Amino acid sequence: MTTRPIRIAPSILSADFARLGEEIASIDAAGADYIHVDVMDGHFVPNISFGPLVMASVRKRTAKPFDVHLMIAPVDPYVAAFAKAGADIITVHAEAGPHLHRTLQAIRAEGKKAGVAINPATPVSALENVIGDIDLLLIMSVNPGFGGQSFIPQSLAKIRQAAALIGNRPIDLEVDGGITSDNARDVAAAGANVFVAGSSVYRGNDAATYGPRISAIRNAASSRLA
Ligand SMILES: O=C(CO)[C@H](O)[C@H](O)COP(=O)(O)O
Ligand SMILES: [Fe+2]
Repeated sequence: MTTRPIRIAPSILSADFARLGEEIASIDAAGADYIHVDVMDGHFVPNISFGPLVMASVRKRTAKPFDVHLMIAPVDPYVAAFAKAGADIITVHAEAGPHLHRTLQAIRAEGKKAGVAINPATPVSALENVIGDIDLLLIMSVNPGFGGQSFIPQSLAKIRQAAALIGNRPIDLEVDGGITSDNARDVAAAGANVFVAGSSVYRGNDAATYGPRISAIRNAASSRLA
């Protein structure tokens, strides 16, 4: 079982984009630990969100770390742009290119934390040779591209495998897709410590609900120790 601190990372993919800066300030005030920023290119995934210009513009609305999930291929040409736009953690997909080790080095050369994500069909063993080169390992618990999908139950076994691969290394184990206060305890018990939550925080886009929802996920995840 992990002793890494529980962190809640609301995904702004489900924010009201017409009020994006305000929506980010609201989750900051509501207790978010990270701001999860989903970048989609309409090529690696079948949806398009936004790029570094939008990210740089809203960066000034919070001092919380920007946890940037790049669902783009190729990714190497854009690492510097997202670093400059204010990313703190840059996570790339293992499936997005043939030179993952080079990409991770490029992220660290920008002075940023390097993360790797794997899709539901990709085995954890694909990361055995880069585990010493990352700061965050992201298990996708839905197929990337859209918010509001259901958590894939098989992800729990992958989280346990990822936790074993990480061992005592200071690497965040993040889970993204379909996280709710109903499944956060099981996800935490499997070994995850960073919980991405888009629709379960932003649903309805009423800022008054964000604090209680973030707390509910945090309390459920923390109850793994109970
Ligand atoms: O990377 C993502 C989708 O590709 C999102 O971060 C994820 O889907 C969050 O949304 P939800 O919590 O609604 O599943
Ligand atoms: Fe994401």
